Amino acid sequence: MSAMPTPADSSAEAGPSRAPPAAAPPVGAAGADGEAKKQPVVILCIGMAGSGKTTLLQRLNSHLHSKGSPPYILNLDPAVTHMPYSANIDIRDTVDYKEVMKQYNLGPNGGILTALNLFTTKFDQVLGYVEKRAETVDYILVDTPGQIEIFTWSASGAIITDAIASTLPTVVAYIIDTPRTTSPATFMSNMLYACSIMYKTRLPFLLVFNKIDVEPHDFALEWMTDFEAYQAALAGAGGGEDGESGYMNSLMGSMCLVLEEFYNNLKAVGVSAMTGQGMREFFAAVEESRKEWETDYKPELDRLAAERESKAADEKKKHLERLMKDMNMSDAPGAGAGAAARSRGGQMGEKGKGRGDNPFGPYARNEREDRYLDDEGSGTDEEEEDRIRRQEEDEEEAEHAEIFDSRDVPAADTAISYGSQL
Ligand SMILES: Nc1nc2c(ncn2[C@@H]2O[C@H](COP(=O)(O)OP(=O)(O)OP(=O)(O)O)[C@@H](O)[C@H]2O)c(=O)[nH]1
Repeated sequence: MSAMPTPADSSAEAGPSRAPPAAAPPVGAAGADGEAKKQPVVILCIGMAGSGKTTLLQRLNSHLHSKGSPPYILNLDPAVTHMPYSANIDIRDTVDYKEVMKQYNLGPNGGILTALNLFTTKFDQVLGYVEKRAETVDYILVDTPGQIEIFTWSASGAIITDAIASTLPTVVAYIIDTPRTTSPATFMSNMLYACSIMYKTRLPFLLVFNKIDVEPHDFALEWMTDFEAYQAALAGAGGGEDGESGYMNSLMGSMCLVLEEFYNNLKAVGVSAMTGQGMREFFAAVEESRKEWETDYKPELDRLAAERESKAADEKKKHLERLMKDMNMSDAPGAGAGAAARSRGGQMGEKGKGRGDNPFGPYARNEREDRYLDDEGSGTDEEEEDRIRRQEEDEEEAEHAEIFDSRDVPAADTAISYGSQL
């Protein structure tokens, strides 16, 4: 894990960025009617191992503290050994991934994935806590496992992302280790990965070039906007250490063209989690992404939610219709449960009619019921009532006798027998 960065330094924060250095980001969201309805922005930090997620989170945390707006922090990395900040919700409090490894006989990655899966089963509770605090914070920061694919390509990662994004404005901050992306091939691999995550999560996406104190990210911005500059870099790197020559060069050149559309829809900022450079641009881009979530993503999420709801309602209606059919009921007015009961009464009254029809299910009445129907009507109503009354009296007497018998058993014995059973 990282060394603790120096305390928040929001002054020395300039640097080239594609995002317009807008005014300081307003915190909380204003409702469409202008009413101040506070909604914090969730910043989902995703990145390759060692890209600086944890260090950046610490930087964002100290920056927001210095602005008097402490964030709410969620740690979803069960394997993190040192966290330079304290998380409000920490997956490690719920699952011990080493214990999971032992119990399920798994390797480290399997252990982390299973720990995340187990945590996901409790995520509704986590969301409950987050929602409770939503009115009092402006930002919710989420750290994800270092093994990027565990979060981005797992069902639990998708469930967590969807659950958060359908509740609050959410931005994916994809953190890139800038000094390790200077080769055109590594840059392209990183961009393809970013592209796949963006299309998978379908959320506002922010490319965060970290460690610009070591390597400024201007080269990356140039490659994203100028195809020829990237081609020139490829040509320059041809046959070099990375072995980018011939086929690889032409493949990457084509990929660069393919990604043009992707680059056009991206915001990119350069930051240094170590020095605090670029924080203002970062939060300006987050604010822009929040607006994007409200205008472009929220309606889509609402549409999907409505679609899901109407599907569920259709299913329910189908089930109900099937049930009505099974009960020999129709949807016609006046043919409800009462009507069915009346018709059943009629059938029972008329000997022979309705025998074998089971109003409570698709199967015919059993033999015993048929015998009952055979007996029905063989005597007068008064005789039948007398017979039932006598039977009830006999049963009552037998019950009384049983109660008295049981009083002969000492209470302690009863207790012992229960005790021995337990
Ligand atoms: N120079 C410099 N180093 C950085 C910066 N950000 C992070 N680092 C260093 O990069 C290394 C990795 O940082 P972490 O924050 O642990 O990275 P991570 O992505 O959380 O790592 P995992 O948890 O393994 O995924 C550490 O040595 C940090 O000190 C930065 O902005 N500048």
